[in-house]
Amino acid sequence: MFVRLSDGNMITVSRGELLPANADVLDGVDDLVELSYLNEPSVVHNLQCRYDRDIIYSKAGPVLLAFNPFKDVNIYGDDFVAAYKEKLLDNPHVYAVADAAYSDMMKDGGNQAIIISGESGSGKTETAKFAVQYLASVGSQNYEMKSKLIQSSCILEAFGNAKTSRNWNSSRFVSSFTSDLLL
Ligand SMILES: Nc1ncnc2c1ncn2[C@@H]1O[C@H](COP(=O)(O)OP(=O)(O)OP(=O)(O)O)[C@@H](O)[C@H]1O
Repeated sequence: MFVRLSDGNMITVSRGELLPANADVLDGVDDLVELSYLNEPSVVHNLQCRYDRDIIYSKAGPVLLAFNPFKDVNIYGDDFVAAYKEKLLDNPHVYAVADAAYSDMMKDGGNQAIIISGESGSGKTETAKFAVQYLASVGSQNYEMKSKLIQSSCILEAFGNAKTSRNWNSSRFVSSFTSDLLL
């Protein structure tokens, strides 16, 4: 069979090497479980389509997938916090994860954990900061307390961060308790 690649080149492959694509999905789906054919190329294609449009968050069932945009994608801040808090937005976002944890804690009174995992430079520390920013905003009406909590992260960073070949702001020491496991 002849297959035309996205760069225009034609290659010959045997039918057995082909995997089904999701022809009905053009712009990508929020949650990978919505794909009819869940194979590696379909997953990568879906995530690539979204990343190309600066949609850095997707879901795989209950797990949030976050891609480092290495630029400002304008999806954070007070307006977005309010929108997720009021449930005006429900697309995948670290604010939605923090909101779910906060809501479950308030409903059941049980401790919650958000585990953030990824290779060096993938964005764990930034993601943890956005989650703390959200929790501080919904959990405290006290502006001074909120800003102190958010500002404390740079003090922790000052003790534990170092520049590495992959990340100017790598947090090997601090990540064990702030980045990777957030209350
Ligand atoms: N959501 C984001 N939006 C914009 N830029 C981001 C985002 N996440 C990460 N970055 C950029 O990527 C850089 C590296 O991210 P970060 O320090 O969070 O990685 P890390 O996974 O904690 O790395 P390490 O394991 O080395 O500590 C950040 O300094 C920032 O420039």
